[in-house]
Amino acid sequence: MVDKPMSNHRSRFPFSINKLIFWSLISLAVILFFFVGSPPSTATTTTSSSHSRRSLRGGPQWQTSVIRSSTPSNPKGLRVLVTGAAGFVGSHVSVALKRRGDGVVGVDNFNRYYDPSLKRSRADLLTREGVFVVEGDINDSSLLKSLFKLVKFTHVMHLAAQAGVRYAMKNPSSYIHSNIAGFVNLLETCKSVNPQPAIVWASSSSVYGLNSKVPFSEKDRTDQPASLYAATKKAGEEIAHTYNHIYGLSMTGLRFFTVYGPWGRPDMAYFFFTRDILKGKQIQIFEGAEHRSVARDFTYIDDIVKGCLGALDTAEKSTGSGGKKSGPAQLRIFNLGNTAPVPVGKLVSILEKLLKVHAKKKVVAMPRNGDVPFTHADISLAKKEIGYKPGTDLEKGLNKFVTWYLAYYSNESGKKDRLSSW
Ligand SMILES: O=C(O)[C@H]1O[C@H](OP(=O)(O)OP(=O)(O)OC[C@H]2O[C@@H](n3ccc(=O)[nH]c3=O)[C@H](O)[C@@H]2O)[C@H](O)[C@@H](O)[C@H]1O
Repeated sequence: MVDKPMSNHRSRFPFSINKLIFWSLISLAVILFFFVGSPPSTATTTTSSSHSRRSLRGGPQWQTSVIRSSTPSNPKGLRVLVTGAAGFVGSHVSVALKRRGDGVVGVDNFNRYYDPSLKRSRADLLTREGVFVVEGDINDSSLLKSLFKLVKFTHVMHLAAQAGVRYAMKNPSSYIHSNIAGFVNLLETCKSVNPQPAIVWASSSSVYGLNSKVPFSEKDRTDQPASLYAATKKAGEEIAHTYNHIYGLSMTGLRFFTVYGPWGRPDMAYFFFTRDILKGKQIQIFEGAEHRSVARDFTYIDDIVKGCLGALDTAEKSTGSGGKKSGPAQLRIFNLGNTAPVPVGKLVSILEKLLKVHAKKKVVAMPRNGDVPFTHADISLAKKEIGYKPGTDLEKGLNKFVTWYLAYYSNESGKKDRLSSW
């Protein structure tokens, strides 16, 4: 290839007023494109109902939103940073805290593990409740630092996680990213700030793995995880111990047992069974060895929320400051279950009754993909220490879920409007 002589280029654009105007317009277009047209990489979406309001992270409008949202309306209220605030449990807990007068700021990365529009709808409701949700990842140290620089959070309710037992075989690294790296990143920030917040976080019933002693007690062994999800939650419990031991962080882990309810997760069986039954699509009911039914200690969301608030209210202060421990700090683990395991077949028959549709069922052997045959919580410790007392049975809870589901996925705007309240 032969280079063309420079003079050729010059001759095409002889110096003139036209050339000056041409290059001025090009420069202006470039400036407009980079500084106005496309949002800067640090821009963060506020969870406005239109999703279109944007405020520059760290900018004055953003700072005002964070400070306003974190200020308790009750003088004795907590200042809580809720991670995973647009998630199922996170959104319910955030609303409950805000309504009783606590200050709440949410963080959520709005990832695509399941339909992000459902997360956006939850976040819209949080906006209406006065909870500001920052769009960002718990692995982003500078974001966490800027939040703690603005607000002296008294507590962190850490609910951001990669959930789902079976998905861990499809995307193992997402579990490491959120449940291990993200958790460590959050604790690194929390241990360094002054004052250190108390941390309450979501562990899982899945840590009991292949444990066969029932009901599952916090004293039972948890060293036989059946899924990578369970292994990362168990690792989280060990990581919590380390940060408590070295830095004096007050740590409370909550082992949730198959939480369900309105605004739930579409990847969970009760949710997609409902969808598939209504569509007339076949559903698979897993069964264990020797045709034994598979059962879960399904726990209703409102009961879980009460458990989370009980844990926050009884959490003692962390003892360290600026990365140094000055004495032993509280370290707790509680089961939050319903103490009433129900076979999956029974769950399906309740849904059939509520939906008034006969399900197309196929019973299949439980695949070896991380599932465990049953779960059953002993909740006596949570009852004694944090006043946890679940009050919703599966039939009552599923009734509330189905009512929400039909309204949310209905095209009738009248029904949708009723969802504007939580
Ligand atoms: O307690 C937890 O810590 C976990 O709870 C939840 O896991 P699980 O208890 O496994 O719930 P979920 O998937 O709804 O399956 C329910 C039942 O349906 C059975 N199941 C499932 C799928 C199917 O097609 N057929 C079927 O019978 C299946 O065998 C099971 O018996 C959370 O997802 C998880 O993130 C974590 O929080």
